[in-house]
Amino acid sequence: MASIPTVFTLLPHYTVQNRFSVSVSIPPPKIGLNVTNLKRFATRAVMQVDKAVQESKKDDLLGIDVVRETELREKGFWGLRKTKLVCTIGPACCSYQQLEKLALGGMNVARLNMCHNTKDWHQDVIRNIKKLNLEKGFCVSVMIDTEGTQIHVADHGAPSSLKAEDGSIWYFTTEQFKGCRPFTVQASYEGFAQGVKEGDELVVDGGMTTFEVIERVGNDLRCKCIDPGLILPRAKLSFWRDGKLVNKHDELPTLSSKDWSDIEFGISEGVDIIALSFVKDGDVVKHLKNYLSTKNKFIKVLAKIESLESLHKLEEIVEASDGIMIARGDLGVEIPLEQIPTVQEDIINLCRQLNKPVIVASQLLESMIEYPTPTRAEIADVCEAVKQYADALMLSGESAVGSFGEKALSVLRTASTRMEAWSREETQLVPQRALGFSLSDQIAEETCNSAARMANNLGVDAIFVYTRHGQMASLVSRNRPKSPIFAFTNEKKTQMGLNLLWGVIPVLVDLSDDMETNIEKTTRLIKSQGMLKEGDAVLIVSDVIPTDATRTIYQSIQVKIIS
Ligand SMILES: Nc1ncnc2c1ncn2[C@@H]1O[C@H](COP(=O)(O)OP(=O)(O)O)[C@@H](O)[C@H]1O
Ligand SMILES: C=C(OP(=O)(O)O)C(=O)O
Ligand SMILES: [K+]
Ligand SMILES: [Mg+2]
Repeated sequence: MASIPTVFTLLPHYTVQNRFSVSVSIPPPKIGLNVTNLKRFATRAVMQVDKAVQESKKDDLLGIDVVRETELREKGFWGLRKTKLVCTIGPACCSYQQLEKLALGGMNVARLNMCHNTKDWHQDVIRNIKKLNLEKGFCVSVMIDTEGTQIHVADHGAPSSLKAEDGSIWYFTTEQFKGCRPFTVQASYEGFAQGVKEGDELVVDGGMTTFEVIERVGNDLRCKCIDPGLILPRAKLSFWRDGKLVNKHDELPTLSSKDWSDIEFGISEGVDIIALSFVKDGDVVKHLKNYLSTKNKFIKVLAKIESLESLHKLEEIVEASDGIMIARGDLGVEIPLEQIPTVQEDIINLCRQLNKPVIVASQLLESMIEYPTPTRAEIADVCEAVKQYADALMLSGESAVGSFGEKALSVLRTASTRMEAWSREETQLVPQRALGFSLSDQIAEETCNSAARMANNLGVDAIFVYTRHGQMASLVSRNRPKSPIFAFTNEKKTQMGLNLLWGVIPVLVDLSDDMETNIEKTTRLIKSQGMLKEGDAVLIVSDVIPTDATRTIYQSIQVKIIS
């Protein structure tokens, strides 16, 4: 069981209660409540609650996060949001107080983009998130996102953007220069010009501005602007010939030495998820998962789909990984923008078939970096991703550097809740593909499919699933049932790993080998905290570990009406 957060509420009559509803009554101070007396009183109260917590049976604690708990009390089971929210943390939201606001606003996963800032800065953020979880009862998972190797602008001599006018001549070089050299851009990769021919197009940020290659001069390129626009710091560079992308990723390693050092850092800081940039195939994901199996097998590896190669090997990448991020930012540099919506839908459907969580990322509410309200088109995009049953939506610059990060998060929250309520009436897509190879896997899968169907038909208030590694919870979630899925686990790391999954509320609780005891205890605890009431119907999915020698696999679905 995790350590117990020490957050106390002072109730009337000097009853002191902590988050787990461990209460003690202590006599009121005999003398007036001046500051010194109040301090003494508070110290005594805290000590007494601590003692009561120690004495109360430790296994009677329910680790449900404070945001979900409040949401449940206020809105009931059907008001719980299913789509998960990821926020990129940057200078605009990195303090303890700012992170707390995002956690209160529904952030399920905090993403740290290792492209930016220092390790010390990232370490501070990670520690603050863990502190918030511990002290305030949040359940926010931490994801690091590797830099990966990519050809981008390393330096263009200006603090912000540069304008490229029609017909102007520019040099793209790998040479470092100090200060501003007019019309000169330094590219990040030594071999950026290799294989590039005269007449090729150099496209900046997927079409922000376009150049034609006039001439190769040694390692450099002399180019003419043929579509005027802006060059931003770190803008992405790609080459096109006869309307097709010139593939340069093959030359670049997926995991650079910096990425490995960032991964080591992530392991030592106890992150929950590692997202890999520019994944080309399943091998690199398998390689990292293999490596992690010796270090911390609970860390999830997400593959980012953001290059043409990754689309060509989509299925093997999805199979190898623990989840996918549709990184539309870079993907839009490599495929025509109008293909993104259909590619997104295909990836989401494949992930659901293969039972892997999927995040839709980049530019969901881009205009909110500057403005306090989204565009209608952005809302439509968010709602479409929710309707496609993505597991999670992600904020990038909106939270990292924007002026309205919290507001952007609340837009995601309200739009997804609204869209979920609307599409609940639609017929659910039932996954067709059978996944399990072994009989026990097939049984688990069929049980979860049936459980979800049964829950929908009966209109139960909640689904309870007991899961040690999270597999049963994800198999239920894959069916996108109408009721929320409470996943009870006794493993903190499993709880943190379940945070990305659609509709799953991970709850930490001490589980015994006896399922009946587990079911009795969890319903009693949830009820005692006012989250379940008489007459509520709960569908329970459990497996029973056989104690006899018959090797029978027991898996059961039962419906419990709370009395
Ligand atoms: N840790 C950080 N420190 C400083 N700035 C950051 C950080 N993370 C993100 N940003 C800023 O937020 C923007 C959007 O974030 P993201 O989409 O993750 O990165 P990128 O634009 O590099 O793909 C970045 O361009 C960068 O300006
Ligand atoms: C999420 C993305 O990756 P990054 O922000 O690391 O470029 C993206 O390209 O959309
Ligand atoms: K990155
Ligand atoms: Mg990217």
